[in-house]
Amino acid sequence: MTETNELVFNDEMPERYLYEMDEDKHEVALSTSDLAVYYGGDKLALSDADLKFERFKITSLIGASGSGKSTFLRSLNRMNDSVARVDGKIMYRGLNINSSDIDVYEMRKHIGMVFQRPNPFAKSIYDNITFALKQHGIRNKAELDEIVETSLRQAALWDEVKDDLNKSALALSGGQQQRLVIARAVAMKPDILLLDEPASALDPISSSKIEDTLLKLKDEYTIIIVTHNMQQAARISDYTAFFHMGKVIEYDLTRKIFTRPKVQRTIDYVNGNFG
Ligand SMILES: Nc1ncnc2c1ncn2[C@@H]1O[C@H](COP(=O)(O)OP(=O)(O)OP(=O)(O)O)[C@@H](O)[C@H]1O
Repeated sequence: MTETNELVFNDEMPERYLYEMDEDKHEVALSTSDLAVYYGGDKLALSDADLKFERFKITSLIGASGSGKSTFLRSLNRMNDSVARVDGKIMYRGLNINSSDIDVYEMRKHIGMVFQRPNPFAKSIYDNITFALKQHGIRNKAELDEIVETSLRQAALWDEVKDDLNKSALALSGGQQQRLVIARAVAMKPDILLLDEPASALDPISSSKIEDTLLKLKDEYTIIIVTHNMQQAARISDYTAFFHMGKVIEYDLTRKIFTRPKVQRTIDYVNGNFG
């Protein structure tokens, strides 16, 4: 067997390869089966998505524009409910959270989302973090102070803002705003963090700070991230799923996806041949 992608090609290659996670050896935090998403009633944007996400690991979702990565990610915490029909199962702690009797608001406390563009509230740094906590009934000042500090430390922002907690979040740089949004998400102590291209609108230094932050966060969170940046996927993720035209074509350990993928389309994509 060779380590170079070019020489792997042969007639025996599968059209699809999904890594079978052994649940006795790896704790699965979230899984999907037969997930399919239809926009506008009948436009099939994603189908046959069967993936298992290991606890305390980072999984990257890669693929060309329009391949269905965000559609998949947004379905995981029901962000597509108002715009699409989502069929199939999303299993979290033994519950199918894609069923109609799930309290979506409650579920999102466990499965948080960070978007591509930082979206802090037009409030102080402190209030950005405490807003949702207060809505969930946490009012004790000492407790709130403690969560603010812990969350900002987890998001690697504390040292930069600790003396300015009452300053408007909108006065922060884009990279700081994105780390604040991550702090806001982790303040709710979710199990799973979904991130949709969180660093793509940022400069390289801010982007690398987000990567460092995610690598630290995976000690306590299961992370699923959409990224267009393959070096980023290779640097930070344990697993990678490659999407193509609304299907997961290949899912495997990241090092295998980038050194020895099993499907020709994946080889083409990671080598930059999109044709
Ligand atoms: N709200 C929507 N309404 C209708 N179609 C949509 C909607 N969102 C996405 N789509 C379609 O679903 C398909 C998959 O889009 P999606 O945004 O999931 O891809 P993506 O891989 O995340 O792309 P990108 O990398 O550009 O964000 C595309 O054909 C897209 O046009």
